[in-house]
Amino acid sequence: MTAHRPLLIAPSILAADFANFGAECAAVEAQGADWIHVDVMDGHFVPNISFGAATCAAIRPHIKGVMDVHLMISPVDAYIEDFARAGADFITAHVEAGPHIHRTLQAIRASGAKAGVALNPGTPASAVADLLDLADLVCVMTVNPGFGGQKFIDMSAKVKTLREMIGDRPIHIEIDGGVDPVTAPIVAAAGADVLVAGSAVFRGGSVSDPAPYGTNIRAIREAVAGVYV
Ligand SMILES: O=C(CO)[C@H](O)[C@H](O)COP(=O)(O)O
Repeated sequence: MTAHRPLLIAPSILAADFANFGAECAAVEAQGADWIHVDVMDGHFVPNISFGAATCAAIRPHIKGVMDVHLMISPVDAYIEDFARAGADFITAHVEAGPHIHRTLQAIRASGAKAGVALNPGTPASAVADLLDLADLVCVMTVNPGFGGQKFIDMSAKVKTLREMIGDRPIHIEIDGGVDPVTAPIVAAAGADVLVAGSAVFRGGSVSDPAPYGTNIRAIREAVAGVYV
């Protein structure tokens, strides 16, 4: 990993107050978040339902920076335009979500968003080998998707393989699931540069007392400082 690529922390609002998303996004950005990660779940591809494009559009004005939308839905293609119109900067689809991920990534880029491709823990790095020219981000799931607050599954070998496959291409490697100050160094050392963290960022704070968000984000940054170079 090269020093010109900063380590980015992307709090997942799955762990925020659902009745207060706009204020939560603004609060966590003010406390040092780099991106806001938005988890869309359909109760079909994953066994949980979160929210959809209308919610993304509603929170967009409260986010100054990057809105990173993770689609845990199947099928995907019919909904890409909705999320692009909602203001997503990145739209990530799962390689497992359908037979035509190549077409999906093309459609995401055509919508004006940057394209991400996500891999479940059971899916090898080789699944994206023929997709890298169409991807701006590879999301490595370190939990089985569907719920926040799950135990981290070590995918550092997959991250190292992906980093070698990616080489000098400007493609982010994002880690999603169970990231905290203990697990973050494992994946940062392997070559990840975007860390999604829900529970580990939002715990202990609230919109009326957001300082813990900053403390939690700094704790992750400090934990990786010695290994991310
Ligand atoms: O995509 C997700 C679940 O499918 C969440 O983004 C992820 O689990 C982050 O939450 P936590 O940091 O609490 O594990």
